[in-house]
Amino acid sequence: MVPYLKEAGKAIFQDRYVTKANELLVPWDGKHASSIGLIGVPLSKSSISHSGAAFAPQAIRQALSFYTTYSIETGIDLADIAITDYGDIVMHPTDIAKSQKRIAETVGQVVALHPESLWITLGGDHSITCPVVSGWQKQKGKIGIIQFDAHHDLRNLEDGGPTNGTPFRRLIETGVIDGSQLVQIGLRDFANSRAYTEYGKQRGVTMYTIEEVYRLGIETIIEESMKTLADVTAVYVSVDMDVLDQAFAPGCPAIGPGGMDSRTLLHAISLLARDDKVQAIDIVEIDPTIDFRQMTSRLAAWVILQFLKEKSGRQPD
Ligand SMILES: N=CN[C@@H](CCC(=O)O)C(=O)O
Ligand SMILES: [Mn+2]
Ligand SMILES: [Mn+2]
Repeated sequence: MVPYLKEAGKAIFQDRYVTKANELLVPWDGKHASSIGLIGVPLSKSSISHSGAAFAPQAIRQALSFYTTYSIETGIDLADIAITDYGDIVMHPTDIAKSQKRIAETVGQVVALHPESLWITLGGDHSITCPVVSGWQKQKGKIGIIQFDAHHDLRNLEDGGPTNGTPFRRLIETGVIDGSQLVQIGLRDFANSRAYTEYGKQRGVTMYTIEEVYRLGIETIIEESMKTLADVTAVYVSVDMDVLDQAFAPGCPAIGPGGMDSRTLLHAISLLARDDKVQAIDIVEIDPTIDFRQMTSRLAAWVILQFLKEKSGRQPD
């Protein structure tokens, strides 16, 4: 026995009174599952801009280690919560359509095994939301989606097919949702086209620009959004990290100024997660290869913790 030798990468400082958030992840054993599931979807070949978002699931998991499990704001500690980590879906090396089919099938299968679980999906580029929602929706009936994004992602399918610019158009046109079941929050100037704003309006999509977020306040917008989705049975939240200003999320392919600040996004996630109808969340569009000091992955990890803090069922002190 050589007492000061440890497995490679494990010789790190440990404080006996601290639990790190990555310790909440428990690999799925194929049988048992907690009430919270996490799955990685490493697909970014479908991105219309150069993207290494396929590396994001691991980067976000790793970024959980930057956080403790204790919320000083509420007194809630998540230390005894288990997140079942289902691992990553194996992508086809070249065939995007095949990869997306695998995503819908795999999500459908795991959600069918544990339909009551809350689901956290780590993308990948935004194209993954279409197959993930398609798989998840099968167990849920009439669903609503709240999308945080600078972009509509309602592009036509003729020009590029199932890219990160088309997931919500595909969900509407394949009948998984009606446009009235989609709320978009954080849309920005000079990042969209009139044709897609018009398409969204015709289909009954509810849209909030970033100016409206700051004029009306995020609390009003979340309240209105949940009222808009009053007749759905479950709500899926899709967080495209490029909704954030480039100062807060440098690791997105489509960064830009004039976006949301991180506290507003975190507050929005808290407000949403308090509602029992909100049962799934994805985080997409982080490319760790262009991130700066893991800033964007760190924020994604906090989004997960913010979601869990509200879903823990614990009461604040
Ligand atoms: N989900 C992102 N969609 C944006 C940005 C795409 C990109 O540049 O990769 C869009 O379609 O414009
Ligand atoms: Mn976007
Ligand atoms: Mn998007």
